[in-house]
Amino acid sequence: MESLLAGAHLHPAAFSPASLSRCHPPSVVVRGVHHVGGRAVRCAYTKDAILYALEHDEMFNSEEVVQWESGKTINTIAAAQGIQISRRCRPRYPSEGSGDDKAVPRHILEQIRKAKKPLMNVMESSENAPPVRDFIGALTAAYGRNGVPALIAEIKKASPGRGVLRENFNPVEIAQAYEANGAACISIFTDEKHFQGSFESLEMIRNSGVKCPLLCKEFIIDSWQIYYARSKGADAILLIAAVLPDLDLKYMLRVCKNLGMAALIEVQDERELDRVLKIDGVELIGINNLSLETFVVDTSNTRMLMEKRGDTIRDRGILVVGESGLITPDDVAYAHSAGVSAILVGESLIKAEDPGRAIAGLFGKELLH
Ligand SMILES: O=P(O)(O)OC[C@@H](O)[C@@H](O)c1c[nH]c2ccccc12
Repeated sequence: MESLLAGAHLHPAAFSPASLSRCHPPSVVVRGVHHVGGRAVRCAYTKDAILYALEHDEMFNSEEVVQWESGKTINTIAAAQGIQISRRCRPRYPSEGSGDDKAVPRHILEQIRKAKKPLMNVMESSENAPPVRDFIGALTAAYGRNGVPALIAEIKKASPGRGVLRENFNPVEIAQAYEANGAACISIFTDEKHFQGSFESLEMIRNSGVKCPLLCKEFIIDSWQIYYARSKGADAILLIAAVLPDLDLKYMLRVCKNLGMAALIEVQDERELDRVLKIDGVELIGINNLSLETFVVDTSNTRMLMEKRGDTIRDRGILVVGESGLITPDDVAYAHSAGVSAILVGESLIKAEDPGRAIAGLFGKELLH
């Protein structure tokens, strides 16, 4: 008997915005029997996914529906994909219940809390934002101009592992200095709690006349954050495979494409890289030399993963960004020889007396821009 879910297609007739608007917050799964094209289909989707499908009449892969339809929780699905970092803090002891006051974060990324604005409001704001710029195109052009990996120069005041990196911190001045010294793109931490970043910095840099495309460095766990980043002028966002299960990566990648934004999908190990390589439409992968578990940096991580999957990556035309721990021209040459076309560098630049001039020190030469 053909599965009820085969080729499940969420059709606008299946859901009405009115019924959804009375629904739970976006993160709650809407479960039940829905009538699609006259057939009863049992499925479970997040409200966001349904809203997106309503707008775009998207076909949902029936395998993904089975994943949800099996009634597994998002954390169960995540654990099956090797994801250790929970999207929500888990209770210290099950007996204590799962109220937020009882939850005990086991990792800084589990402490990411987002103030919620209604999704519809944020979606509308994103439509009125400054036009999106070509993040991947800027990286490719810079690589062609200089013959070395394009630079994504990062703006962060502090980090969990290192504390405050720069006391005299003016994000707009730093961004202008990065751009004047050859950065192809700029990464801006917007997470406040652990990196002392802000969306105000992102917005000020975007409105300052800086032309480099901007990466919003936020820990994305919900698609409304993507719309919110766009509404503040971001041209690209970071999706961390260590936090997001495959279904979320696919969905959020689709949201980015719909907004014209680039998605830098970040991996740390072979298992995450293999998961990401199974996803259609991936154009940009970041290999992080920094372990999000131990905060230890190992620059050979990029080389090791490129040796294992470089052929597949090149066949797919995916652009790879080497991330973290890059300080000297030798580090840049090592990353370049591993096969990356871009690098993401923060600490060694932001700590310098003149972050802009530090770029020539990093590459051992002036960059054309
Ligand atoms: O400051 P560094 O070592 O040059 O690293 C920059 C960037 O790669 C790093 O900030 C980063 C990339 N992805 C992350 C995820 C979480 C925390 C930090 C990061």
